[in-house]
This record gives sequence, C-alpha cells and structure tokens, in this order.
Amino acid sequence: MIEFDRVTKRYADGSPAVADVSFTVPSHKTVVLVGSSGSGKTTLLRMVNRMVDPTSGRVLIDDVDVTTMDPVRLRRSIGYVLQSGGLLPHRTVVENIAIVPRLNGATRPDARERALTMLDTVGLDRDLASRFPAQLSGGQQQRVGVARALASDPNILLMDEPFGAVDPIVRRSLQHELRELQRTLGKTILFVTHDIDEALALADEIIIVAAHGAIAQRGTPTEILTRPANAFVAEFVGVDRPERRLRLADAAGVEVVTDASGRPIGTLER
Ligand SMILES: Nc1ncnc2c1ncn2[C@@H]1O[C@H](COP(=O)(O)OP(=O)(O)OP(=O)(O)O)[C@@H](O)[C@H]1O
Repeated sequence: MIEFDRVTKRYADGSPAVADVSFTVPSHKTVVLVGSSGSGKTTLLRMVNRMVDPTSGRVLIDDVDVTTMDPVRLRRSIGYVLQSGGLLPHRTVVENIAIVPRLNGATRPDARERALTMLDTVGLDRDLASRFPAQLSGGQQQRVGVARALASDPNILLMDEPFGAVDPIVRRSLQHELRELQRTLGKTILFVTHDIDEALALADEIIIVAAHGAIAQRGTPTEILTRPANAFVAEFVGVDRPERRLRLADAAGVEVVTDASGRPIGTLER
C-alpha cells in the first residue's frame, strides 16, 4: 500500500503545488489521479519515488517512510512510465528495456533474455528488439516504455500520462492492453491523466483532484459517474455530455443504445 499522509509541497516560488493531501493506494489496485493541468498530480506521483520530496507530511510504502530509503535504490524498485516514453535514443529497444535489470545486477545475457520476454508481455514482436526508438511508432514506443518499467518486476508502477502522446485509437488499445496486463500482473499502479474517459477505462478507484491536490472525490468509476459529489466533479466528469446520457431505441426488433442526441453507440445484450 502507498500512503500519502498530509503531504504539502512548496516549490521555490512559494505557493503550494499540493497542500495537505492524504490518500492511499491499496496494493494490487489501479488508482487514477485525474484533474486539470497544474492541479499537482505529477508532483504527488513523483513523491512516491522521491523525484520530489514533500515540504511536510510523509509518503509511506508498506508503512515505511520513503525518505528513509535510498532514492536510487527506491527508483530502481519502482516502474515509471512517462508520456514522452523517456527512452534513450541511442540505445536499441532491447538495451533500453534491459537497463534496470542490468543496474540491479543481472548478467548481460540474463538482462537481454528478460528484455525479450518483456517484449512478448507487452505484445511487441521480438524483431523490433534491435531497432532504435526513433524507428518505432508512438504506440510502439509507449509499449517499450511499459516493458522497461516492468522489466525488474516492480511491485509499484507509476504512470504519468503514459498514453497522452498517441492517437485516440492506439490510446484505446494501449488502455485495453494495460487492463489485460494488470489482470495477470496485479501491480500497485498510480496513474495520472487529465482524461476522465481514460480514468473510467482503467481505474479500480478514481481520485478527482482539484487545485493544489485537493481531493474533490474518490470512488469507483461507477460511483464517480453516477454519484458525483459536487458540481466540480459533475462538470469534470461531464455528466451532462450527450455521450454520458444513453438511451435505448428499438431498430426493427434490435435494442440500440444511442447517445442523448440519438446517435447510435451500440446494441444492447441481455
Ligand atoms: N519543479 C518545479 N518548480 C516550480 N514549480 C513547479 C515545479 N513542478 C511543478 N510546479 C508547479 O506546481 C504545480 C503543480 O504542478 P504538477 O506538474 O504537479 O501538476 P499536474 O496536475 O501534474 O499538471 P499537468 O497535468 O499539466 O502535468 C503547478 O503550478 C506547477 O507550475
């Protein structure tokens, strides 16, 4: 379990990026922080692997305060996926993935074998192993980023807008694959996005973050969608958007689901 205990972060310029924030991420669950730009999501995420230390308050992993842990070892023990992929441009795909196992002491052949296995895990062809990142599509680069984060078999995965830079169709398939992967891996995932639909698609629990990390609501996707706690959440979730207000229509004996403007979305299975 990851626990944020009354954390505040003030950067040098003064006003707090996050102020007195507390929440937990249960083990083996996916918790998605969703909120508008500048609300402090990335700051919160980076407190877990000590890329940012809180000005006050504590972050605990399984009851141990992370500030008592060596930051380098901590970072190697936690998977981290960024929007930009963060791949080293002059290293091949397999080298990029093998980096953390190597740093953790695996031999070169073992690290390479592990990296190839991770390519399988994230659904990439092993033929891509000797390519450089620039020779991959955006979606493939993000898969390599996920493979690298998983390569040392961390318990915790931090994901900061990992699918933000790919087109909507690839994005949906990456979300689907992450869900499938999580079903078998059961990692503790803290995921940051500003896209509420991504949060609804991925989360066991969603935390809606307002200014300075203030938690506007925490709940399952169904709870957030059906019982928004206040006007801020309702607006953020877009409960009044046409695609949220589905209706049933009859089309020659088939039940068709439409949005509020009558546009067909799919058919109803009973
Ligand atoms: N290194 C830094 N130095 C000074 N201020 C910072 C630093 N990093 C973040 N901030 C400020 O802290 C606030 C929260 O930023 P943060 O990146 O955590 O938000 P976010 O919710 O992740 O935003 P986004 O969705 O745009 O990434 C912002 O006002 C930002 O300008």
